[in-house]
Amino acid sequence: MKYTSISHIEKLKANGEKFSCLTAYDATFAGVMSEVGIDMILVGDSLGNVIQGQKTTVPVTLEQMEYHIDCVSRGNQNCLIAGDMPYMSYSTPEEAYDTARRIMQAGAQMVKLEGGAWLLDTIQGLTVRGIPVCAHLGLTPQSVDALGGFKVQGRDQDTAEILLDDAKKLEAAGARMLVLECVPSELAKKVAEELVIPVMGIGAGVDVDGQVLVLHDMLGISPFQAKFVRNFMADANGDIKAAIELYHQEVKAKNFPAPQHSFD
Ligand SMILES: Nc1nc(=O)c2c([nH]1)NC[C@@H]1CN(c3ccc(C(=O)N[C@@H](CCC(=O)O)C(=O)O)cc3)CN21
Ligand SMILES: CC(C)C(=O)C(=O)O
Ligand SMILES: [Mg+2]
Repeated sequence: MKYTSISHIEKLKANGEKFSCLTAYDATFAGVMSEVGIDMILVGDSLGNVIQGQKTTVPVTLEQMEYHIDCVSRGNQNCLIAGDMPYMSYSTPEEAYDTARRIMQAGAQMVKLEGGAWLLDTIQGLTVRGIPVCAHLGLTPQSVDALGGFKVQGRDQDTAEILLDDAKKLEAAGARMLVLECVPSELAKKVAEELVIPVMGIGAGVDVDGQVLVLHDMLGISPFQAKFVRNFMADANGDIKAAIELYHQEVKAKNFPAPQHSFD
């Protein structure tokens, strides 16, 4: 039996091939993504925005994440499933272990958490317990109220240096993947070059190892409008499966994201 894990994505980076990821929250879309050959599905806490109609991801609970991961895992075939650890569910290493257990038992093969150097002990603890961890730097939406809004991160030299340094420390602590959200392309490129682990971008330019978008955004059916979103439905004659397939092809061909979807 073929079993998909993080090593699939690691091989793609080693071979210089880009990897594709989309968010999904239910079995039907997970099935479409499997048929199209999307490499990875993220069950994101962005479900707060696109499923629940919340303004932020802050209200999303672990019970809700478990429910959607369970749904996605039943529709999935060969995509790697990562599940977001929701707001304040990993405040201490012990809490993170319990949260990770629940996310993995719901059907994920990897957990994702937001933050920098403060998470080193947590990531190391999860790693030695056999949990593959995806870290997330740059715009970390669970911290929106501390960041003062949804803003591009790492624009000046000081914050760029801290981000690169955090990325290296997260890798050294055992993180197996890193998401960079809304960071200047040059900085993201540097991080992807200096890290061995795969780096996945959203609003981080083309020179990272893989891309992720929120499903409803790339289908052009959410009110969310940001520079890094491209409406693939518009380029696929309104056919959902064709839009997802086009996204996959455009990421593999390095045509998406283009400079107009990136920050500099
Ligand atoms: N539907 C949806 N898609 C997402 O990508 C997403 C969510 N929801 N919810 C959680 C976070 C919030 N995200 C956001 C929200 C706003 C911007 C935004 O407006 N950015 C400005 C940049 C401003 C600046 O230059 O600093 C932009 O113009 O794109 C970016 C990411 C990404 N995430
Ligand atoms: C946009 C991605 C990276 C995410 O964290 C989410 O969908 O929740
Ligand atoms: Mg998220």
